[in-house]
Amino acid sequence: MEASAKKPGVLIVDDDPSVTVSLSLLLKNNGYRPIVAHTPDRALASLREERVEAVLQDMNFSRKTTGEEGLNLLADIRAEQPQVPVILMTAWGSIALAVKGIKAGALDFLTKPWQNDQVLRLLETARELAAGTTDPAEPSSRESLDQRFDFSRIVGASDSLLRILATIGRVAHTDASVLILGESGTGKELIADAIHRNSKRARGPFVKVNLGGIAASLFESEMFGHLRGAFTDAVSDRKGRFTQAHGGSIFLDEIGDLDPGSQVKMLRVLQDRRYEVLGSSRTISVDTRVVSATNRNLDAMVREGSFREDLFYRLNLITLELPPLRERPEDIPLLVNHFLGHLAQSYGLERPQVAPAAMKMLQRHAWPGNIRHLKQVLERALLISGKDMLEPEDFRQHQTGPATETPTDVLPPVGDMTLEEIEKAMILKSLKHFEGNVTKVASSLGISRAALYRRFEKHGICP
Ligand SMILES: Nc1ncnc2c1ncn2[C@@H]1O[C@H](COP(=O)(O)OP(=O)(O)OP(=O)(O)O)[C@@H](O)[C@H]1O
Repeated sequence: MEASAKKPGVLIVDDDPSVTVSLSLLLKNNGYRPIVAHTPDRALASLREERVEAVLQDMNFSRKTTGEEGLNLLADIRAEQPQVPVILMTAWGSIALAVKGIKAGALDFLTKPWQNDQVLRLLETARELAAGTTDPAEPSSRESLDQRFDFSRIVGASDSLLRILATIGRVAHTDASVLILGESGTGKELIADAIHRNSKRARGPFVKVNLGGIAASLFESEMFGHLRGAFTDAVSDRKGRFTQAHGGSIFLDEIGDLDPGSQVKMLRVLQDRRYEVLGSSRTISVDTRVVSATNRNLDAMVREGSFREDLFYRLNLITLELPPLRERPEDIPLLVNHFLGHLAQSYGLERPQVAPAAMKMLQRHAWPGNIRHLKQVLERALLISGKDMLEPEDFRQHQTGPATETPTDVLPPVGDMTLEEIEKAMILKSLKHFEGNVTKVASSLGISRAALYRRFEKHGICP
């Protein structure tokens, strides 16, 4: 009796006894103490009488299917015990209702019929996150964070970066999905990598997928894989990205670039953690942690209907917003020293100093391409100036990126070419120069690979 009281109590609220019986059995067999309620009133009474660590809640009671009762109960639970995480249960067809519930404070949702492993995974994540929020030792300094976590590749000590690192420390070990937002070049990929490194999956694979670079027609084959002969060009079997990410983490970069058809396929796999390889009827289960990123305004995309709201909520249990570099100028000296040290070493050069006036100028700059941009400017200054001490003029001509370096006299006469035509010509020129190496082309043009792929599509270029 006493031992059972120590087990974490999970309140199961559903009017259907077959649901409560099978969920109770599942929870009991996995170290939980199930508490069953068949009505909203009973649920609220249990919440007052027992120690409840999480709630699994159905949305419909009696014969009504509007979900109204479910939303009311959720509001009552939140008012009564706001710290207790609530996971909603709903049918596939009514995910919109679950989304309403999430907006009203539920942590997450499950679709019925549920997969047992998914129920357990969500409960574990819910409990770990709840435990993290009450952690009194909120680390305040970079040193204290570095003692506990591996952030070795991330440079910076500004308050905004420290807040992000502290959140990563709190959530990395859970399986919570993380959405990373921020302008291009702010370090989203680096942050995704840090989440993986500090997770219990660190020894597993970290698979990065650039969704901006995958044509809609190839989405399934790329993500789920295919068997030889599944379609005309499938000359051999291909492992999909989800298969590669099994046991590790998958980083879905440029998630805002997914077309509507691919969004629904992505929602299904993230929801059910199951998929089928093209050309095979076997269903495969995947165990992976999902981290996604975008430089687009996903909130606005959801509002205007170009990004599915249910997918948005599947991705963003935790959201990290990386501030642009111009909002954390105090990190610039640290970044400058770090990059100059690395770059000088990789080019076999002496590491130059940066004059105080030059550093001040770098700190005042707006850096539209953020940290990637800063790195490029330092690289050029290092290679071109050849000085021991870099002065403001060593940066001035390079600061706004490649565009300002184009001498105006090599441009065509005004009226001869539109901006679009110049953009296309420059992309083609760099493709030729770098013999089709997309990474180098993107870097030379000062844009991300995803942004470059978008431009390929816009201009009808096949790299
Ligand atoms: N805090 C940091 N410390 C050191 N290097 C950083 C930091 N943030 C970013 N960088 C470096 O800046 C470059 C751009 O970072 P990253 O690719 O992670 O940005 P991103 O936000 O994913 O960009 P995009 O949206 O264009 O894909 C990389 O070379 C990365 O290593």
